[in-house]
Amino acid sequence: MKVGIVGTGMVGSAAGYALALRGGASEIVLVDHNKKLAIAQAEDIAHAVPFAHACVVRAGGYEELEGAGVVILAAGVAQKPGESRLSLLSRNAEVFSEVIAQVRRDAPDAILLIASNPVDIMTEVALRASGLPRERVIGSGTILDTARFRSLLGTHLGIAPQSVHAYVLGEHGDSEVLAWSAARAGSEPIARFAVQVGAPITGEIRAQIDASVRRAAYRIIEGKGATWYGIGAGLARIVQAIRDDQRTVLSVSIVTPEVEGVADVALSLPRIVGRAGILTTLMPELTESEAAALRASAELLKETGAGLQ
Ligand SMILES: NC(=O)C1=CN([C@@H]2O[C@H](COP(=O)(O)OP(=O)(O)OC[C@H]3O[C@@H](n4cnc5c(N)ncnc54)[C@H](O)[C@@H]3O)[C@@H](O)[C@H]2O)C=CC1
Ligand SMILES: CC(=O)C(=O)O
Repeated sequence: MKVGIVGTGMVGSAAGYALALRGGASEIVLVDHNKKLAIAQAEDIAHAVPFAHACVVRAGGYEELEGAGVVILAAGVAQKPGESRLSLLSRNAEVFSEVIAQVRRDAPDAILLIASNPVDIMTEVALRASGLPRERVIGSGTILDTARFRSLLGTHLGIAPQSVHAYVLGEHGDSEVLAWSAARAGSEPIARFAVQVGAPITGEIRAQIDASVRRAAYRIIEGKGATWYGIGAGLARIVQAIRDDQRTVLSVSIVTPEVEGVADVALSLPRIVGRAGILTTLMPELTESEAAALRASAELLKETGAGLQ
């Protein structure tokens, strides 16, 4: 499958690199208004291909996106240290007003995969601007936060993160909700598993993990200016689920008809991802306080999105 990437800075290039290493695409086209950057990124990523899977990697204009099955949108500005994702909204909405029209003109059949922040509201912006059905405009949402949650739980329990089944719901951002009550390790509820391996999840451990997931981006941006490896791998994972019609359950964002009483809001829930995009949305069983936190996250996103119209 041909995959387009618009915005070839840290996130776009990391997605291209991860896709090349995973064998997630037969052709990758990099588009950026900084053409010199796109050309350099394509050349660099192409040099990884002999160590991975056959794939053509090149830079091009929007017209080169023709025939793409997925176009990743990672264009726009990123957070500076201390800045929130939501503060990027008006600047990145302006970028999308230009980019989406060109992608739709040249790759009318592509699923749009949104990475630019604030990713949930940018997903809503992209849906409106594209006129596509909601299941074909997918935000990476909390795929990254879920990976962070699983990684920290895996470390605490002394098991591979692949054996942790836990999700972060709601906003990819400060109001996100770690669904502790639905978390499992293997097939065991997480708290019971933790006791069995001698690593109980105390209130203190839980608070530490929650803060560490929620503040990860701020911490990494403070240290190295941006985040890119985690999201690059996450984007490649979503593309592969689409390309191979894997029907994998991933926490991603689409505009959802109703969440905890909030109508038409883009946020993350576990969803089945396949060739047609989002096939089904799953609503985990939550405690009262988790449901209230999800409602608050949905309300925040709805209000912030409405402010843009
Ligand atoms: N969804 C997620 O989990 C994550 C999202 N992000 C977001 O991804 C976005 C990109 O971040 P970085 O790659 O670090 O930024 P970056 O500044 O390295 O790259 C952005 C690229 O977009 C390009 N661009 C800007 N306007 C454009 C336009 N009109 N047309 C084409 N290209 C355009 C720039 O030339 C630049 O190369 C940011 O909004 C950031 O917040 C970052 C990390 C994780
Ligand atoms: C920057 C960002 O959204 C993240 O790393 O979570």
